[in-house]
Amino acid sequence: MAEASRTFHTILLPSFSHLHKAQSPAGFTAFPRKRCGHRIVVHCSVSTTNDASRTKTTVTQNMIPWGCEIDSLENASTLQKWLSDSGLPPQKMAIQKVDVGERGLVALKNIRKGEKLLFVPPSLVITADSKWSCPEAGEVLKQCSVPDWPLLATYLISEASFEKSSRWSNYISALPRQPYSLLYWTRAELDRYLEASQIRERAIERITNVIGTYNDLRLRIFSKYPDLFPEEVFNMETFKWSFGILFSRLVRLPSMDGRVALVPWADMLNHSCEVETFLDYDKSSQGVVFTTDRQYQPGEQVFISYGKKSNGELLLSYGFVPREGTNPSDSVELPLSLKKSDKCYKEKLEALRKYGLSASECFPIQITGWPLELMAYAYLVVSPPSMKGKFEEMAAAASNKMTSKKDIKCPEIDEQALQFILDSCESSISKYSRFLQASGSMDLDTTSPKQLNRRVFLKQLAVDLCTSERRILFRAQYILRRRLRDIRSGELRALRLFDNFVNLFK
Ligand SMILES: C[S@@+](CC[C@H](N)C(=O)[O-])C[C@H]1O[C@@H](n2cnc3c(N)ncnc32)[C@H](O)[C@@H]1O
Repeated sequence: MAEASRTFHTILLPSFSHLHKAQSPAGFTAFPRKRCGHRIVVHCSVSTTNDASRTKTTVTQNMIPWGCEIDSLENASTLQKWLSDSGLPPQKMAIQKVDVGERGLVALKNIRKGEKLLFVPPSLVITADSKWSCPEAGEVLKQCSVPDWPLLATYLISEASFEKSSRWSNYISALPRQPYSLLYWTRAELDRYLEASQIRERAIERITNVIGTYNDLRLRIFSKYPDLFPEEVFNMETFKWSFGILFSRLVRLPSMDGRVALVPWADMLNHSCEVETFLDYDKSSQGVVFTTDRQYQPGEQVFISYGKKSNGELLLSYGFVPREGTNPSDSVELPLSLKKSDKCYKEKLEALRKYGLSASECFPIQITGWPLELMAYAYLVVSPPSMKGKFEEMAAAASNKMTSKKDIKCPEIDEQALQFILDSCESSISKYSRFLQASGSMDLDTTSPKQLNRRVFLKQLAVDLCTSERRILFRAQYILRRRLRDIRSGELRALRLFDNFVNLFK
């Protein structure tokens, strides 16, 4: 099964992006729900704080009236019964409270390595083609060619608002009322806890995209059909919830032509970095399955993989950070920039732009090393005017747009390039160290225990992320220093040899 079976899109709605200037956000106050016909209505008032440079959104209260607390088994048995009544075959697992991931699927019987599990039939899978409780609403979205992600987000809210009259009501009741995800961090929390990590930028970009997507839908569609999409139901608050659910539960099914889907039951499985098994549609059994890559004994939690993701990506979409050193796919984004003082700044930027890159780029570093693209970018940054003829080749190699991926070699500027990467690494390391040192005394300045709990929880996630990212940078720093030492001692040796040679002839 394809590695990237779990998906997230940074750009949610590219075609609507011209409308992304956020209108109103900041400071939601949600009121208790009211009934409106056969639908639940969520009242939200939205206020705006605009400073000169940006629009801030602060969700002050979360009052989503459906779903349940993520750490409770409230609706789990009803979900299980409904699933088996609706065609889910008998299972070797059950939903239970677990140590990793709050709720999860736990083995009831011995499970062999290589065994297929789940068999969720297509009738129990939510896709962009699922039937709407309000078919007119679905028709409108299809006529407007709304892409799968925003369509599914709207579908989920629509079905949730129909409560018991939706066929998915038992599923929705067991979904978390507030999914763990960086979507639920305020801008102040992102700035405070994730200042050192590039994940902060990704989170801000994602939140902006979700707000933009909602605003596009509101302007283009919801405001034109207020009876089908009343604002009391389809608002920023409910969209944040539905996108939070999609980011943390949507899967891409390679054998269903890569369709994205919510798969009830399968989405109760938690992630482990130590397994390599993914969900997919199995044509022979006609259900969504996964094949175990280890055995499980009764009482053990069963895991799948959400894909080869870094700790930062796991925090961004799923709201957790694996234990330090347990994620072989972990990586940290290292920011690199052209130097403004460079005599060839313009030419270098032109070359980069030609290959879709800019004056500042981030490259992933893993514990095992860094990509060829990063080295090519560093070569370009440090190359002198005499190497102008190679700028394009370097930019192409940095962008990975070369027809064949080749390791570009410029031994004459190796030392400068490695030193440049080392400087960038060390500047990142000091940011992480500053945060980690300060985190000890952070967050004790609140009198409300609820707020204190949230702060301590977010801070712990940030500390775990920053510790794992800094660990990778420390390793890169060690390798870079060693390579530089080798280059320099090699050069010294060559110099000494040369001096001896010259002295011989004196
Ligand atoms: C697809 S759901 C899995 C079921 C989920 N535990 C539940 O109770 O609904 C993904 C969510 O599970 C939790 N999760 C999954 N794997 C985890 C892990 N290894 N550690 C901590 N939380 C995890 C996170 O909250 C994540 O957003």
